[in-house]
Amino acid sequence: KIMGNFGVVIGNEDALAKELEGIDMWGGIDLFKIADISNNRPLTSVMYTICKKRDMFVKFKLSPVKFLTYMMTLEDHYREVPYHNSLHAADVVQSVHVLLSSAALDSVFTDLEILSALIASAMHDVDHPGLSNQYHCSNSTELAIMYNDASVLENHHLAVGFKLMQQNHCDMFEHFTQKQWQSLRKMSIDMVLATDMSKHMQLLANLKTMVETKKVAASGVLMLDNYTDRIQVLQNMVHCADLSNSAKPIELYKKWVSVIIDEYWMQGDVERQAGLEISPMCDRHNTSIERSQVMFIDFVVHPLLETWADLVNPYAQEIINELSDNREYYASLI
Ligand SMILES: COc1ccc(/C(C)=N\OCC(=O)N2C[C@H](C)O[C@@H](C)C2)cc1OC1CCCC1
Ligand SMILES: [Zn+2]
Repeated sequence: KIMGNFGVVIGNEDALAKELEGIDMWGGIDLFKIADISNNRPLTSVMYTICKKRDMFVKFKLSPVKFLTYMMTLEDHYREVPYHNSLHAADVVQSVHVLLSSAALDSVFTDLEILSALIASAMHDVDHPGLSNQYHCSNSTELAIMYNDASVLENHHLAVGFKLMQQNHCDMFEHFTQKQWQSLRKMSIDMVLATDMSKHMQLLANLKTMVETKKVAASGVLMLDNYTDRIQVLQNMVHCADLSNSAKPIELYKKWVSVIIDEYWMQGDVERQAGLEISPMCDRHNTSIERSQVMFIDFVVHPLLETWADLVNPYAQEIINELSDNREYYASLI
Protein backbone atom coordinates (compact mmCIF):
# COMPACT_ATOMS: atom_id res chain seq x y z
CA LYS A 1 0.00 0.00 0.00
CA ILE A 2 2.79 2.36 -0.97
CA MET A 3 0.26 4.63 -2.65
CA GLY A 4 -1.57 6.04 0.34
CA ASN A 5 -3.40 9.23 -0.55
CA PHE A 6 -0.35 11.46 -0.43
CA GLY A 7 2.27 9.07 -1.57
CA VAL A 8 3.30 8.14 1.93
CA VAL A 9 2.04 5.36 4.16
CA ILE A 10 1.20 6.71 7.60
CA GLY A 11 -1.36 6.06 10.28
CA ASN A 12 -3.13 9.40 10.13
CA GLU A 13 -4.05 10.18 6.50
CA ASP A 14 -6.82 12.52 7.60
CA ALA A 15 -4.46 14.64 9.71
CA LEU A 16 -2.21 14.94 6.66
CA ALA A 17 -5.24 15.62 4.43
CA LYS A 18 -6.22 18.46 6.77
CA GLU A 19 -2.76 19.99 6.77
CA LEU A 20 -2.48 19.75 2.95
CA GLU A 21 -5.80 21.51 2.33
CA GLY A 22 -4.03 24.86 1.97
CA ILE A 23 -1.51 23.55 -0.58
CA ASP A 24 -2.76 25.90 -3.33
CA MET A 25 -2.35 29.00 -1.14
CA TRP A 26 0.72 31.11 -0.41
CA GLY A 27 1.82 30.13 3.12
CA GLY A 28 -1.22 27.83 3.14
CA ILE A 29 0.59 24.85 4.62
CA ASP A 30 2.87 24.43 7.63
CA LEU A 31 5.70 22.21 6.43
CA PHE A 32 7.04 21.75 9.93
CA LYS A 33 3.71 20.14 10.88
CA ILE A 34 3.63 18.13 7.62
CA ALA A 35 7.10 16.76 8.38
CA ASP A 36 5.77 15.50 11.73
CA ILE A 37 2.61 13.86 10.38
CA SER A 38 4.12 12.47 7.16
CA ASN A 39 6.68 10.32 8.92
CA ASN A 40 9.28 12.95 7.96
CA ARG A 41 8.43 12.80 4.24
CA PRO A 42 7.33 16.41 3.58
CA LEU A 43 8.93 16.51 0.11
CA THR A 44 7.40 13.24 -1.11
CA SER A 45 3.92 14.03 0.22
CA VAL A 46 3.88 17.64 -1.07
CA MET A 47 5.30 16.72 -4.49
CA TYR A 48 2.95 13.74 -4.93
CA THR A 49 -0.10 15.82 -3.90
CA ILE A 50 0.78 18.67 -6.30
CA CYS A 51 1.60 16.38 -9.25
CA LYS A 52 -1.66 14.49 -8.63
CA LYS A 53 -3.61 17.78 -8.56
CA ARG A 54 -1.94 18.85 -11.79
CA ASP A 55 -2.78 15.48 -13.36
CA MET A 56 0.87 14.87 -14.20
CA PHE A 57 0.60 11.07 -13.89
CA VAL A 58 -2.00 10.92 -16.67
CA LYS A 59 -0.43 13.66 -18.81
CA PHE A 60 2.99 12.01 -18.87
CA LYS A 61 2.05 8.37 -18.19
CA LEU A 62 4.13 8.45 -15.00
CA SER A 63 4.08 5.27 -12.94
CA PRO A 64 3.04 6.47 -9.47
CA VAL A 65 5.12 3.70 -7.91
CA LYS A 66 8.27 4.72 -9.84
CA PHE A 67 7.50 8.40 -9.10
CA LEU A 68 7.22 7.67 -5.37
CA THR A 69 10.29 5.44 -5.37
CA TYR A 70 12.26 8.27 -6.98
CA MET A 71 10.83 10.95 -4.65
CA MET A 72 11.55 8.91 -1.53
CA THR A 73 15.08 8.17 -2.75
CA LEU A 74 15.57 11.88 -3.54
CA GLU A 75 14.19 12.83 -0.11
CA ASP A 76 16.53 10.31 1.56
CA HIS A 77 19.46 12.09 -0.10
CA TYR A 78 18.67 15.40 1.59
CA ARG A 79 20.84 15.69 4.68
CA GLU A 80 19.82 16.23 8.28
CA VAL A 81 21.14 19.82 8.26
CA PRO A 82 19.11 22.54 10.01
CA TYR A 83 17.88 24.43 6.91
CA HIS A 84 18.88 22.81 3.59
CA ASN A 85 16.94 19.58 4.25
CA SER A 86 13.88 18.11 2.49
CA LEU A 87 11.58 20.50 4.39
CA HIS A 88 13.11 23.45 2.49
CA ALA A 89 12.83 21.54 -0.81
CA ALA A 90 9.14 20.85 -0.08
CA ASP A 91 8.65 24.54 0.74
CA VAL A 92 10.18 25.60 -2.60
CA VAL A 93 8.07 23.02 -4.51
CA GLN A 94 4.87 24.30 -2.89
CA SER A 95 5.86 27.97 -3.35
CA VAL A 96 6.58 27.36 -7.07
CA HIS A 97 3.22 25.55 -7.37
CA VAL A 98 1.47 28.69 -6.04
CA LEU A 99 3.52 31.15 -8.13
CA LEU A 100 2.74 29.05 -11.25
CA SER A 101 -0.98 29.37 -10.50
CA SER A 102 -0.87 33.16 -10.74
CA ALA A 103 -3.58 34.37 -13.13
CA ALA A 104 -1.01 36.32 -15.17
CA LEU A 105 0.64 32.98 -16.01
CA ASP A 106 -2.62 31.22 -16.86
CA SER A 107 -1.86 28.66 -19.61
CA VAL A 108 1.42 30.47 -20.34
CA PHE A 109 3.61 27.45 -19.55
CA THR A 110 3.33 23.97 -21.04
CA ASP A 111 2.80 20.91 -18.86
CA LEU A 112 6.42 19.90 -19.51
CA GLU A 113 7.69 23.30 -18.34
CA ILE A 114 5.54 23.04 -15.21
CA LEU A 115 6.75 19.51 -14.48
CA SER A 116 10.35 20.65 -15.03
CA ALA A 117 9.91 23.54 -12.56
CA LEU A 118 8.49 21.17 -9.94
CA ILE A 119 11.21 18.54 -10.47
CA ALA A 120 13.93 21.24 -10.41
CA SER A 121 12.49 22.61 -7.14
CA ALA A 122 12.33 19.12 -5.60
CA MET A 123 16.00 18.39 -6.37
CA HIS A 124 17.44 21.91 -6.15
CA ASP A 125 19.33 21.47 -2.83
CA VAL A 126 19.67 17.67 -2.60
CA ASP A 127 22.68 16.45 -0.57
CA HIS A 128 23.41 20.02 0.59
CA PRO A 129 26.20 19.69 3.23
CA GLY A 130 25.13 22.77 5.20
CA LEU A 131 28.28 24.59 4.04
CA SER A 132 28.08 27.44 1.48
CA ASN A 133 29.68 27.72 -1.97
CA GLN A 134 32.01 30.33 -0.48
CA TYR A 135 33.18 27.80 2.12
CA HIS A 136 33.83 25.15 -0.55
CA CYS A 137 35.72 27.54 -2.83
CA SER A 138 37.76 29.15 -0.02
CA ASN A 139 38.88 25.71 1.14
CA SER A 140 39.20 23.97 -2.23
CA THR A 141 37.05 21.11 -0.95
CA GLU A 142 36.53 17.95 -3.00
CA LEU A 143 33.31 19.41 -4.45
CA ALA A 144 35.02 22.71 -5.34
CA ILE A 145 37.76 20.81 -7.15
CA MET A 146 35.16 18.65 -8.89
CA TYR A 147 33.28 21.72 -10.20
CA ASN A 148 36.17 24.18 -10.57
CA ASP A 149 34.63 26.67 -8.09
CA ALA A 150 31.69 27.28 -10.49
CA SER A 151 28.23 26.96 -8.86
CA VAL A 152 29.73 24.08 -6.90
CA LEU A 153 26.70 23.12 -4.80
CA GLU A 154 24.15 23.68 -7.57
CA ASN A 155 26.09 21.44 -9.98
CA HIS A 156 26.26 18.80 -7.26
CA HIS A 157 22.50 18.99 -6.51
CA LEU A 158 21.75 18.43 -10.22
CA ALA A 159 24.25 15.58 -10.60
CA VAL A 160 22.79 13.77 -7.58
CA GLY A 161 19.17 14.53 -8.54
CA PHE A 162 19.58 13.10 -12.05
CA LYS A 163 21.86 10.23 -11.08
CA LEU A 164 19.17 8.93 -8.73
CA MET A 165 16.72 8.88 -11.65
CA GLN A 166 18.85 6.21 -13.32
CA GLN A 167 18.50 3.90 -10.32
CA ASN A 168 16.33 0.83 -10.44
CA HIS A 169 12.56 1.51 -10.31
CA CYS A 170 13.23 5.28 -10.37
CA ASP A 171 12.94 5.73 -14.15
CA MET A 172 9.56 7.50 -13.94
CA PHE A 173 10.19 9.28 -17.28
CA GLU A 174 10.51 5.93 -19.12
CA HIS A 175 7.69 6.92 -21.54
CA PHE A 176 9.25 10.29 -22.42
CA THR A 177 10.33 10.89 -26.00
CA GLN A 178 14.00 11.81 -26.36
CA LYS A 179 12.83 15.35 -27.12
CA GLN A 180 10.75 15.55 -23.90
CA TRP A 181 13.58 14.13 -21.81
CA GLN A 182 16.18 16.51 -23.26
CA SER A 183 13.84 19.46 -22.74
CA LEU A 184 13.00 18.60 -19.13
CA ARG A 185 16.69 18.00 -18.37
CA LYS A 186 17.84 21.28 -19.95
CA MET A 187 15.14 23.38 -18.25
CA SER A 188 15.74 21.75 -14.84
CA ILE A 189 19.49 22.33 -15.16
CA ASP A 190 18.95 25.98 -16.12
CA MET A 191 16.57 26.50 -13.15
CA VAL A 192 18.72 24.83 -10.49
CA LEU A 193 21.91 26.59 -11.67
CA ALA A 194 19.97 29.87 -11.34
CA THR A 195 19.50 29.28 -7.58
CA ASP A 196 23.22 30.08 -7.11
CA MET A 197 23.12 33.38 -5.17
CA SER A 198 26.10 34.65 -7.16
CA LYS A 199 23.72 34.78 -10.17
CA HIS A 200 21.16 36.88 -8.26
CA MET A 201 22.04 40.30 -9.65
CA GLN A 202 22.09 39.07 -13.25
CA LEU A 203 18.77 37.25 -12.83
CA LEU A 204 17.15 40.33 -11.28
CA ALA A 205 18.47 42.56 -14.07
CA ASN A 206 16.95 40.21 -16.67
CA LEU A 207 13.65 40.18 -14.80
CA LYS A 208 13.57 43.99 -14.67
CA THR A 209 14.17 44.17 -18.41
CA MET A 210 11.35 41.69 -18.96
CA VAL A 211 9.01 43.83 -16.87
CA GLU A 212 9.94 46.96 -18.81
CA THR A 213 9.40 45.24 -22.17
CA LYS A 214 6.64 42.84 -21.13
CA LYS A 215 3.99 41.92 -23.69
CA VAL A 216 0.60 41.10 -22.26
CA ALA A 217 -2.24 39.50 -24.22
CA ALA A 218 -5.72 41.01 -24.21
CA SER A 219 -6.62 38.38 -21.58
CA GLY A 220 -3.93 39.83 -19.28
CA VAL A 221 -1.56 36.84 -19.50
CA LEU A 222 2.13 37.25 -20.23
CA MET A 223 3.36 36.60 -23.75
CA LEU A 224 6.69 34.77 -23.81
CA ASP A 225 7.67 33.78 -27.32
CA ASN A 226 11.20 32.39 -27.02
CA TYR A 227 13.14 29.99 -24.80
CA THR A 228 15.31 32.75 -23.33
CA ASP A 229 12.28 34.68 -22.03
CA ARG A 230 10.46 31.56 -20.92
CA ILE A 231 13.38 30.09 -18.97
CA GLN A 232 14.18 33.49 -17.41
CA VAL A 233 10.68 33.66 -15.93
CA LEU A 234 10.95 30.05 -14.70
CA GLN A 235 14.44 30.67 -13.25
CA ASN A 236 13.24 33.78 -11.42
CA MET A 237 10.16 31.91 -10.20
CA VAL A 238 12.27 29.18 -8.55
CA HIS A 239 14.71 31.81 -7.24
CA CYS A 240 11.80 33.78 -5.69
CA ALA A 241 10.46 30.58 -4.11
CA ASP A 242 13.96 29.76 -2.81
CA LEU A 243 14.16 33.15 -1.04
CA SER A 244 10.48 33.41 -0.08
CA ASN A 245 10.72 32.58 3.65
CA SER A 246 10.45 36.26 4.66
CA ALA A 247 7.24 36.64 2.61
CA LYS A 248 5.40 33.86 4.44
CA PRO A 249 3.17 34.15 7.57
CA ILE A 250 5.34 35.39 10.46
CA GLU A 251 5.15 32.19 12.53
CA LEU A 252 6.56 30.17 9.61
CA TYR A 253 9.12 32.87 8.75
CA LYS A 254 10.42 32.88 12.37
CA LYS A 255 10.93 29.09 12.19
CA TRP A 256 12.89 29.42 8.93
CA VAL A 257 15.04 32.18 10.47
CA SER A 258 15.92 30.02 13.47
CA VAL A 259 16.99 27.05 11.33
CA ILE A 260 18.99 29.07 8.78
CA ILE A 261 20.84 30.78 11.62
CA ASP A 262 21.54 27.34 13.18
CA GLU A 263 23.05 26.21 9.89
CA TYR A 264 25.10 29.40 9.40
CA TRP A 265 26.40 29.24 12.99
CA MET A 266 27.35 25.58 12.54
CA GLN A 267 29.35 26.61 9.48
CA GLY A 268 30.95 29.40 11.52
CA ASP A 269 31.89 26.89 14.23
CA VAL A 270 33.57 24.68 11.59
CA GLU A 271 35.46 27.71 10.22
CA ARG A 272 36.50 28.93 13.71
CA GLN A 273 37.62 25.40 14.67
CA ALA A 274 39.76 25.20 11.53
CA GLY A 275 41.24 28.66 12.12
CA LEU A 276 39.52 29.95 8.99
CA GLU A 277 37.98 33.38 8.48
CA ILE A 278 34.33 33.17 9.60
CA SER A 279 31.81 33.79 6.75
CA PRO A 280 29.26 36.65 6.95
CA MET A 281 26.45 36.01 9.49
CA CYS A 282 28.12 32.74 10.57
CA ASP A 283 29.73 33.93 13.80
CA ARG A 284 27.42 32.98 16.68
CA HIS A 285 29.32 35.44 18.91
CA ASN A 286 28.81 38.32 16.52
CA THR A 287 25.54 38.35 14.54
CA SER A 288 22.50 40.55 14.88
CA ILE A 289 19.75 38.25 13.60
CA GLU A 290 17.19 41.06 13.32
CA ARG A 291 19.53 43.48 11.57
CA SER A 292 20.70 40.88 9.03
CA GLN A 293 17.12 39.85 8.20
CA VAL A 294 16.11 43.49 7.63
CA MET A 295 19.18 44.06 5.45
CA PHE A 296 18.56 40.82 3.52
CA ILE A 297 14.94 41.85 2.89
CA ASP A 298 15.89 45.41 1.89
CA PHE A 299 18.83 44.53 -0.38
CA VAL A 300 17.93 41.10 -1.77
CA VAL A 301 14.42 39.74 -1.17
CA HIS A 302 12.25 42.84 -1.59
CA PRO A 303 13.86 44.02 -4.84
CA LEU A 304 13.38 40.52 -6.27
CA LEU A 305 9.79 39.91 -5.11
CA GLU A 306 8.74 43.46 -6.00
CA THR A 307 10.00 42.94 -9.57
CA TRP A 308 8.23 39.57 -9.71
CA ALA A 309 5.03 41.28 -8.49
CA ASP A 310 5.42 43.86 -11.29
CA LEU A 311 5.72 41.03 -13.81
CA VAL A 312 2.54 39.27 -12.69
CA ASN A 313 0.86 42.46 -11.51
CA PRO A 314 -1.47 42.63 -9.61
CA TYR A 315 -1.39 38.99 -8.63
CA ALA A 316 1.44 39.02 -6.08
CA GLN A 317 0.48 42.04 -3.98
CA GLU A 318 -0.34 39.77 -1.00
CA ILE A 319 3.24 38.45 -1.08
CA ILE A 320 4.65 41.99 -1.01
CA ASN A 321 2.34 42.98 1.85
CA GLU A 322 3.39 39.94 3.88
CA LEU A 323 7.06 40.77 3.23
CA SER A 324 6.62 44.39 4.36
CA ASP A 325 4.82 43.34 7.56
CA ASN A 326 7.58 40.85 8.33
CA ARG A 327 10.28 43.44 7.64
CA GLU A 328 8.64 45.81 10.13
CA TYR A 329 8.45 42.99 12.69
CA TYR A 330 12.24 42.45 12.63
CA ALA A 331 13.02 46.17 12.25
CA SER A 332 11.03 46.82 15.45
CA LEU A 333 13.23 44.31 17.32
CA ILE A 334 16.53 45.99 16.42
C1 LIG B 1 15.21 33.36 6.38
O1 LIG B 1 16.49 33.93 6.12
C2 LIG B 1 17.24 33.34 5.11
C3 LIG B 1 16.76 32.36 4.23
C4 LIG B 1 17.60 31.83 3.25
C5 LIG B 1 18.92 32.27 3.15
C6 LIG B 1 19.84 31.69 2.13
C7 LIG B 1 19.82 30.21 1.95
N1 LIG B 1 20.68 32.37 1.41
O2 LIG B 1 20.67 33.74 1.48
C8 LIG B 1 21.71 34.30 0.74
C9 LIG B 1 22.88 34.59 1.66
O3 LIG B 1 22.92 34.02 2.73
N2 LIG B 1 23.82 35.44 1.23
C10 LIG B 1 24.87 35.91 2.12
C11 LIG B 1 24.71 37.41 2.27
C12 LIG B 1 23.43 37.74 3.00
O4 LIG B 1 24.72 38.05 0.98
C13 LIG B 1 23.67 37.58 0.13
C14 LIG B 1 23.80 38.25 -1.22
C15 LIG B 1 23.78 36.08 -0.08
C16 LIG B 1 19.41 33.25 4.01
C17 LIG B 1 18.56 33.77 4.99
O5 LIG B 1 18.97 34.72 5.87
C18 LIG B 1 20.37 34.92 5.88
C19 LIG B 1 20.68 36.17 5.13
C20 LIG B 1 20.52 37.27 6.21
C21 LIG B 1 20.64 36.59 7.55
C22 LIG B 1 20.85 35.10 7.29
ZN1 LIG C 1 17.26 26.34 -1.69
